[in-house]
Amino acid sequence: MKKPLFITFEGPEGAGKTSVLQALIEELKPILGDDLVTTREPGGNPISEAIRDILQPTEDNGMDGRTEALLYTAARRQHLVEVILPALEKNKVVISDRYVDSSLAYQGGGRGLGVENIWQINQFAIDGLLPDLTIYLDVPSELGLARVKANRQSKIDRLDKEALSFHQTVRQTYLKLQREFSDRIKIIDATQSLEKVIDDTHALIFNALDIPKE
Ligand SMILES: Nc1ncnc2c1ncn2[C@@H]1O[C@H](COP(=O)(O)OP(=O)(O)OP(=O)(O)O)[C@@H](O)[C@H]1O
Ligand SMILES: Cc1cn([C@H]2C[C@H](O)[C@@H](COP(=O)(O)O)O2)c(=O)[nH]c1=O
Repeated sequence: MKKPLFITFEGPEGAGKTSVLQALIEELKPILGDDLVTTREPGGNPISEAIRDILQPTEDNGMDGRTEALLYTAARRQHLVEVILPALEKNKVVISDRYVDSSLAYQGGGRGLGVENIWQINQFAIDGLLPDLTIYLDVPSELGLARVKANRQSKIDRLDKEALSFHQTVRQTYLKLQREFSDRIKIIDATQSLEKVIDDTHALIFNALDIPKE
């Protein structure tokens, strides 16, 4: 099995990251045991979870776009030094729900701050550490938001409530990044049934980890 490996999951709202990750963890845990570390952004440690609370209240809190970009980046830095790097150094497989591509798509694209600007501030934070593999679950914004609204009424946050055009720009930016970095970012059609999305993700991850088919 190839290790260590840093894998990230990306996608617009309602793409199914949480559901797919849950299924994948159930499959991987018996194989990898303690060698599997699953985490999320923003979050994954107390400081970054505290930043998450500031970033994701349910109502608009008047946060400036650049402040938002810097806070996501600061949370990422702490996550990197406290969780991701120590795990990779111990030869563990790290799977993170979101990482730097989220900032490029949401703040660079959706917020209109520019992908290059967001890349610059993130360079300082991530110090060159990019994932080995990124699974991008692609879903049209209307469908993703409808899923979120139908299923997660209690947890709809500030960003979920942005205009449809914001979410459409986030998706278009992800698609552009995927085309540009197609060796690293693999796209999965998340309009398919959840079972098919899980199967497609399973194939990519098991191949990356070099786990033989049963
Ligand atoms: N392929 C799918 N087909 C139908 N429903 C789906 C599919 N994937 C996810 N869902 C449903 O959509 C809702 C949102 O899914 P989930 O929470 O996994 O998405 P997410 O990408 O983690 O969302 P967010 O990033 O906005 O939190 C859930 O109720 C889930 O059951
Ligand atoms: C890391 C990161 C996240 N976001 C946004 C994207 C989502 O709206 C939330 C995270 O919620 P999830 O249910 O855990 O997916 O935060 C962002 O705008 N920029 C980022 O860098």
